[in-house]
Amino acid sequence: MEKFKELGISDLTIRALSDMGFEEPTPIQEQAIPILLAGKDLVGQAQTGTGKTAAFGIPLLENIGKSVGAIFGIVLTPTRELCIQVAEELNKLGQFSNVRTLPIYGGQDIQRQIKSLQRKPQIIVATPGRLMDHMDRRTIKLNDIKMVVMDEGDEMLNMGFIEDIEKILSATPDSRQTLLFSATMPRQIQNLAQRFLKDPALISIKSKEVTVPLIEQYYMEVLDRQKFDVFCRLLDIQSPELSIVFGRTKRRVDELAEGLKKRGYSAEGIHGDLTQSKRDSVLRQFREGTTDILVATDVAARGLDVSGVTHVYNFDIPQDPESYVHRVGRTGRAGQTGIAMTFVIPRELDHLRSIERLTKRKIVRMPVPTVTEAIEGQQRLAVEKLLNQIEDGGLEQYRGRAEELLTETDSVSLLSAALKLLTKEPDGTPIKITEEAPLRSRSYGGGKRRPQENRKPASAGGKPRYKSNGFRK
Ligand SMILES: Nc1ncnc2c1ncn2[C@@H]1O[C@H](COP(=O)(O)OP(=O)(O)OP(=O)(O)O)[C@@H](O)[C@H]1O
Ligand SMILES: [Mg+2]
Repeated sequence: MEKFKELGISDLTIRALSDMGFEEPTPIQEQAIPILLAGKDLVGQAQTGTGKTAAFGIPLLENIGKSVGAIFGIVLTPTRELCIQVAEELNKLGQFSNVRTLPIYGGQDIQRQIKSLQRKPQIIVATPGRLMDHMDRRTIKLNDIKMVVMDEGDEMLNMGFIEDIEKILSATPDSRQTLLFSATMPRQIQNLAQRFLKDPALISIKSKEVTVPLIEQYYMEVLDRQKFDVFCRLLDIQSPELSIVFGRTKRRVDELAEGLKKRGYSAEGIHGDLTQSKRDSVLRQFREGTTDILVATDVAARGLDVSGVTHVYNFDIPQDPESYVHRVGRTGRAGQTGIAMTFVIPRELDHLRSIERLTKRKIVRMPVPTVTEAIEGQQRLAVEKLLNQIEDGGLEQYRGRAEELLTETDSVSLLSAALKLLTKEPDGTPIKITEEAPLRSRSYGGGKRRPQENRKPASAGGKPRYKSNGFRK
């Protein structure tokens, strides 16, 4: 805790940090906190899973000091799930200093939010669409705001959000302190940020370290129609504890989740067309480990922090290189290791190279696994189960029967039968996954989807759109 104390953090917050199991600050926290306590604007870029939330959360709490009454600070997030998660972390950080944080997001009953707002939270975490709803209804006033944080700042200043952000910021006082945080910060966005930030300090990561070194990164060249079977084989070989698989469209996510369930895997899908209560329950089950595989659109790419995610699969290569960085960053968080695997169809190999250019890191090619390897993988798992059972004991009741059986049948046949029963053999249930058109080369890095979170999407199928926004390349 010494290092946290040296940063000038109050005892009540230190107590919360210790309660949360944080022993010393991460590099971004160590660098950003003093700058933010001094009241400066900041653009803070640091790798996924390295504690950016507390890097802005601690100064938010500390800067509140004795100010009472009006809302002190707002944090803007691109998705509802991230809004909820960030609010939870801020509430933990503020548990002893009596600072209350309220999440405000679309899809939740607005009357309930209005009631909660009357209880005067000091900090609000919001998705832009719903925040503007409250501004229009005059149920939230921003004219006394002292701090504004844009989490996933490059996304917030990108095409889908920029107009909303301009509207929100213009309702806050010019004297506010403004912060931008993300794991990716394209130069064009940094330049754009100058419009909203005053002489900001800049913390950035070397491009060689954009992705976390603890994440092993692989790709596999497959045809679109082979992807599903190959993916099932991979799951059988790697047996991930918790994994996230990203698909390009909502239809893709629906079909994948259904297909996986039909083949006996524990999977659920999440995307922007589901009701909020469905989105909430899917994510809750995944966090609890009731669901092993979360199938998602980019709605889950940014910011989500679920411990125990060992593997990230890109069933489809992402729309832009930044999205890749965020997606694979759902594993390898807070010092854990992780594995990322990206499926690439031959016509999309260029896109893989663009990703490697951004991350300055080679993504290692892995051969397509065979059915035999998948069976071996599952057999290994069955053997492990057997051996673990021997360690766990409690076999007394079975010994008599076992000895009896051994007088009738040879031991190898018996053990083989037991292993067969314990092994999940490849399930050939035919699954139809609609083919996706490959990404077009020219659009790569220039195309930008509209956010699916706050507004009704323009195309319900969630097809990628190819627009050039002039920010990139
Ligand atoms: N100082 C710390 N010591 C230990 N754990 C920490 C510390 N700071 C943050 N963490 C934990 O690390 C995890 C990742 O933190 P966080 O979600 O803030 O990362 P992030 O940098 O915002 O990542 P992303 O770019 O994906 O949004 C969280 O579970 C958080 O509780
Ligand atoms: Mg974050």
